[in-house]
Amino acid sequence: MENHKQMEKNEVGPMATEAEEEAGQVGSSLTLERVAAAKQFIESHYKAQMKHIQDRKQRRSVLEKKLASEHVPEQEQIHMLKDLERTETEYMRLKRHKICVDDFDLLAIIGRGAFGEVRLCREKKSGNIYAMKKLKKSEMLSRGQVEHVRAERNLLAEVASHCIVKLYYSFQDADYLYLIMEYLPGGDMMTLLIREETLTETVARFYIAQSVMAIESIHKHNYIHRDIKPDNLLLDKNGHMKLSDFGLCKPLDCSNLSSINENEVLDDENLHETMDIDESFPESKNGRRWKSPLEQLQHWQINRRKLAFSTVGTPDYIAPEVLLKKGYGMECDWWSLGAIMYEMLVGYPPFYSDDPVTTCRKIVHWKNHLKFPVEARLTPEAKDLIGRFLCDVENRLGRADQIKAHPWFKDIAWDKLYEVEAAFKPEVNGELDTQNFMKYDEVDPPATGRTGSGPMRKMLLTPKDLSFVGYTYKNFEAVKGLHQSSDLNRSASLNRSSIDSAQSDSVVDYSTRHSYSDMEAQVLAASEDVMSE
Ligand SMILES: Nc1ncnc2c1ncn2[C@@H]1O[C@H](COP(=O)(O)OP(=O)(O)OP(=O)(O)O)[C@@H](O)[C@H]1O
Repeated sequence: MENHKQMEKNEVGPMATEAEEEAGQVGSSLTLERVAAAKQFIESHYKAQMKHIQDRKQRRSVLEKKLASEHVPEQEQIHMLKDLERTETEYMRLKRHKICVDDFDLLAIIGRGAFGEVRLCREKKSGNIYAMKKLKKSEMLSRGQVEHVRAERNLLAEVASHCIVKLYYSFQDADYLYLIMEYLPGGDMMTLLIREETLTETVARFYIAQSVMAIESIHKHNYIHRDIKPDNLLLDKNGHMKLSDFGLCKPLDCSNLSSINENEVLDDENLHETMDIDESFPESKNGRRWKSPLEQLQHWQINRRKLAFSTVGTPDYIAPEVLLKKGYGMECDWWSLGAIMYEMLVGYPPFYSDDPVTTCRKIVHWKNHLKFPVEARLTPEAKDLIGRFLCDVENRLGRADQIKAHPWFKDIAWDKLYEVEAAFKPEVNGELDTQNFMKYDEVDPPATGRTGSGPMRKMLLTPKDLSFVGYTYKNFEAVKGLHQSSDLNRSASLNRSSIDSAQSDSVVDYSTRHSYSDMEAQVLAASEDVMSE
């Protein structure tokens, strides 16, 4: 955090005093930043190299096993293994291509978040359709989100799971970071909930079960999402759900939260009086608003989208220990899932208020505020499971196997969950269909002209860039897709299984011609990485 502030300071030279400049402090701190960036780059470069070698071996071994188990004749086996090697060589060649935004046709905007936008796009060379998430670097820096964006990129690159949205490429130019992901045309759970109001327990069970699997898959890789909410649960064309948006937790404005602590004695009556005030609602006889759950539902629906787009975000799904900054673990994601399950069955989240700070207070004092409206008619098993998610960390269900064994899930066939027909099938007509997303206006017309390369790029090397060293990534499958010759297609069906099981293979565009023995070379390496990215 401090480093980022320092970098911002260096970037705007006039902020440094003349005396500092004379003393060379600005220069030396820039050098330190560069050295740190070079170190980070070298580490991630070698990690990527090691992973590449491992993945390549694994792809070969999976294919060998598959060929053996399917009793493919020996000659054919040799041929297919040669094909795989040729694909690998081609992959090595193609991954050196410096991918940039001009490699894509930019189509409709399908989402807008706190740091940028998400659009449908078509890769010019392959014709493949993707979702492009574009994040403004200066926003990430000024809001201290650099680590989060790195976490998102790393998680997507490392975790290959059918429950997680697939990352194909990441790259950057002078001003933006880009994530090229699979496009999930079924829309997000927030939109589905706004449309449907509530889900039946059968439909909710299906999506909560898929969420359990998604959360389990990131926890297995030691990641905590911390920001699980319906906006981040996306549906594919068949209605199966995947988790997205990793690590980009919005900075909730906590300036008013400092006064909240668990032990404060709350006058709940007063809290209710102040909490539910909304000038747009007619006052009831006793001066209270939200007389009924129905009213609360209507209120929630009016506010939901506004909250999603605001820079503050919605705190409705955040666990109390995260809000209290007490230190938290993976259990916080299960709390969020409990809040989502409640919303699916009741129609609004359990601690909703139109004022985010009041929501935070209610979450922290959840014991006073967790109530099930009788109208919602939840089964005892559903109530019990929600209660086991929305509780103190010590009592919360914390392991996926415990959760899967809960009676509410008794009819779920966990190992077939992504193979069976989904509980809800979105309407999707063709790969460019965006009907399940809101319509967004273009704010800035899509940029044209290649950015971030060529000799002028050197002039643009700023400390801002150093924060994002090592962001470039290309997925084996995507690069392979770029170069699907008929020759390679021959072994495609068998290769696919080997690719799926060792799917991600991160690539940092950098040639190894430098010796890393001295500092100068390291700085040069980092600069080149920035330039090439
Ligand atoms: N891969 C995808 N396929 C289809 N739609 C997507 C995809 N990724 C994101 N979206 C849409 O864009 C919206 C915003 O995406 P996302 O939450 O990742 O952006 P963000 O800028 O990180 O938002 P946040 O403000 O939540 O941090 C999602 O709610 C979803 O509707």
